[in-house]
Amino acid sequence: MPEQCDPPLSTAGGTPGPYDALLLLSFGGPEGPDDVVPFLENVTRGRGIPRERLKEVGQHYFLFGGVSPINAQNRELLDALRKDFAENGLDLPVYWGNRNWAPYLVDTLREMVRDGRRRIAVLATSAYASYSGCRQYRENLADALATLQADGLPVPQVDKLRHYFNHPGFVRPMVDGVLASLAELPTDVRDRAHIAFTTHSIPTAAADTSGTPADHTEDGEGGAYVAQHLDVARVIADAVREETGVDHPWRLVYQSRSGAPHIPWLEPDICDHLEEVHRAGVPAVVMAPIGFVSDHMEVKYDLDTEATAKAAELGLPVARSATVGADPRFAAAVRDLVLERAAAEQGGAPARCALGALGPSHDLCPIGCCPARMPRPAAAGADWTGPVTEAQG
Ligand SMILES: CC1=C(CCC(=O)O)c2cc3nc(cc4[nH]c(cc5[nH]c(cc1n2)c(C)c5CCC(=O)O)c(CCC(=O)O)c4C)C(CCC(=O)O)=C3C
Ligand SMILES: [Fe+2]
Repeated sequence: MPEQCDPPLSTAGGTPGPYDALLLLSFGGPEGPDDVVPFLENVTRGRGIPRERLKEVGQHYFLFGGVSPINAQNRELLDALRKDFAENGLDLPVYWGNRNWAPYLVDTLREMVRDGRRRIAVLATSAYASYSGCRQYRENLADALATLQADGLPVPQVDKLRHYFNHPGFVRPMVDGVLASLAELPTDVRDRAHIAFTTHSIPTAAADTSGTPADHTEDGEGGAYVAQHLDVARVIADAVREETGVDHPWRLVYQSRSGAPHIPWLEPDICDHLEEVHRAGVPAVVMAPIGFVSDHMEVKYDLDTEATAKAAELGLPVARSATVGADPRFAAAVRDLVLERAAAEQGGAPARCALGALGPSHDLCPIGCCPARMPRPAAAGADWTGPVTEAQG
């Protein structure tokens, strides 16, 4: 693999610099049947998602006892981070807060400031640029900070760590996952298997405006969101070829589309793609969900249930590769990102690990990065000037 950073952890042995805590910021998910509807209400508040889609998504959760796997996975990741930090002498407490379910972000931030934390590094469980995957997290941070301010609590500085889609600690576990999935396929079709890299579909308009203004596209080409996924897919496919000596054709495809049918979203959908490659005579497919940090509901339902059923119906052997989850290499990557940012905040020029052609992403989202359709305050970017409460504003 072409590398900007080998061995992967250039900053091992550094200090957390200005940071007094790390916040793991995630999506959140229901933990039982009674949570499902209120969770979906939290997620979709003001977003105009059709009722039919919500009922359908509710069913996906009920099929799994109303429990999303995401919270358990975040607890595992927390353990992995704490273990990695302790083993490597990084003295930095790790907290966890979610955008859409308990423990809620605002409650965690309250706890953090009560514990005296004032300068917080934030790791979002979303690796790529996009409104949904980046700015929305920043907007929720802004809302939570405004609540703290309104409550008369100190307002900490929050710094969102850069996108890690191309960090070796994120990419390498996915390479291993694809290799393991290839090994699961029947030997007679294995070498002719295609790889379908999957990610969350988003509206093409959101894709085209993803990333910095320089990354934006105007023609449905998908902006930074698509470019970043393609770059990671290429790195993984190249690494798999190096390892196996076989060139597996691949394509970036999408899953979990929602929204109104007349609004264009990124395509093709994984299920349509499986049909298409099957028709073309492809004998097996590895589905590699590179767009997701862990095996949450989109992976468990849309891939492991729906797409896997579609493949069975077609008689097409498929294997779904592992997400990164709590892989110790990912925990080490998070440590690297904290130390890298700490060094940068202290005026240094740290090495920045990144695979692929795009290079390391920015620390601070510039103005116009992944814009919202309705502009709202977003923390941890160049357009953030601090919380404004009702009373002041
Ligand atoms: C890019 C992206 C990621 C990856 C980045 C990241 O991880 O953040 C992601 C993650 C997730 N999305 C999740 C759940 C949902 N997303 C929804 C709706 C939407 N997601 C969108 C995009 C993304 N979503 C979009 C453009 C919508 C349409 C409405 C809107 O513009 O907001 C809806 C509403 C119903 C529906 O429309 O499907 C639900 C329930 C869960 C939790 C899963 C679990 O419980 O295990 C996770 C991790
Ligand atoms: Fe989503």
